[in-house]
Parts: sequence; C-alpha cells; structure tokens
Amino acid sequence: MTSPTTTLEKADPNDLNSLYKYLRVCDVADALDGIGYFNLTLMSPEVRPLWEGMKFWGHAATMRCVPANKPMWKLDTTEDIVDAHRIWFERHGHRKLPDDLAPGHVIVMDSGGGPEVGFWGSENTMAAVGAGAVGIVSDGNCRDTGEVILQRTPVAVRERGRTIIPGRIEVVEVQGTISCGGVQVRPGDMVGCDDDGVIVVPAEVAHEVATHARAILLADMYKRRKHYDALGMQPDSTVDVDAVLAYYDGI
Ligand SMILES: O=C([O-])CC(=O)C(=O)O
Ligand SMILES: [Mg+2]
Repeated sequence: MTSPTTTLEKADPNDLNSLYKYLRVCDVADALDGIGYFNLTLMSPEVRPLWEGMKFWGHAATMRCVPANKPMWKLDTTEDIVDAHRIWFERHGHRKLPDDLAPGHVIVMDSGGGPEVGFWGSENTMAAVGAGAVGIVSDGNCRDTGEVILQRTPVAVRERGRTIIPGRIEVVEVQGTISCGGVQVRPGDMVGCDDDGVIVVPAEVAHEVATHARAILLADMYKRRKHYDALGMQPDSTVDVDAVLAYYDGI
C-alpha cells in the first residue's frame, strides 16, 4: 500500500474510486452488514485474485457470455490457425465493451458456465488495462496465468484454463445486469478485490458504505497500531493512521 502522505493525495468526495482506495474488502463487508446487506453481494470465494497483493476498486462494466452452440471448424493453414479468433469473429460476430468507458472501471464477466475456455489471457487483459480497466473479474477461466502473474495484471477468476474462444463461448450482452460468482452485478456498481476475495457494492449504497467502511478501517488501524507498538514492530503503511486521516481530511 502506498502511503497517502508521500503523495499528499486527498480523497475526492465526489469520486467513489478515490473514496474506496484504501478500504479493505473486509471493511466494506462489515459496512454492508451494518446497513443490513448481509452476504448479499459477496462473490463466491472461488473467484480469487491470481496473485497475492492484488487490490482494486472500481465501477463495474459488465459482460455476459453463454456457451457456444456452433462448432469451430478445422483450419487448413498455419496462418489461419494463428488467426482463429478473427476467422470465428468474422463469421459469428463479437460483442465488445464500449471504447469510451471511464478510466477506473472493473470488467466483470458472467462466463455462462460452459466448458473450460481461457477467454481472458495475458494479452487481452493487458489491452483492457490499457483501455482504463483497474481490474478484471470472471467466474470463468483465465489462461497464460504465469504471464498474468509476472505482468501483475489485476485478474480475479474462478479457474485457470487452456483453450481459446472459437466454438466454446460467445458474448451475448455488454453493460447489462449479470450474475457473477453467485451475485448480481450492474454497470456502475462498485467492485473490489483484495487477498480476501471479491465484493460488490450496489451503486445506490456505495457512498454510504464508503463512509461506514472508512470508520471501520480507521478503528482497526488504531488497534493494530497499538499491537505493533506493544510488540516492538516497525510500523508500516497499514497502521499509518495519520496518513489515512490526512487523505480523508474534510470528508
Ligand atoms: O487470445 C485469447 O483469447 C486469450 C489470450 O490468450 C490472450 O489474450 O492472451
Ligand atoms: Mg494468450
């Protein structure tokens, strides 16, 4: 975690991404409990970050997939085999998220429960990050996971997979209401991930939840800071209460 005082950065009360920045998934889970949203939007623990230390919050951009009902066909040349995606998409189309999504979004995909398919891989997840995504969440598979981990690309998925899209999966809708990891996700809902797992915050309560979660985080930081002192441990950014207070000052 970067210490906020080192950058003199301040939270913007009108920007949810900045309000959530230092919150842990557990703070937000407790805050959701506090307003009576018990377990409603906790994504299945099977949807896990691919590497340790991953942390992101952002507004959801959604994709809904179903298993393909048309086969891919045998290709005749190496060139065509390398180009299998294009050949399949040219025949059957490929729905994509809009190009003008605001930076700071989290792509959340309902994989449709079909066969193993590495819809996401080390290349297209990097392209998504280049287009402003701060995270990619799917209840399906990701492949090239060694590279995804090496790249520190923020991907949370249910399983690792090996195969490619043609003949296995189709995107049928983007920016609609979906189910992912057993919970509802709508475009604009806040989605967060850290080492504990993934959580969704319905947009209409996202501001209120951020306020409660901030208080929960700070109360816990105070207590952990005392343990650090009692145990003679060197403080780190996770117990830098002053820095977090300064970041949220005036809000
Ligand atoms: O090509 C794909 O569909 C997924 C993939 O391996 C990548 O993006 O690296
Ligand atoms: Mg790949």
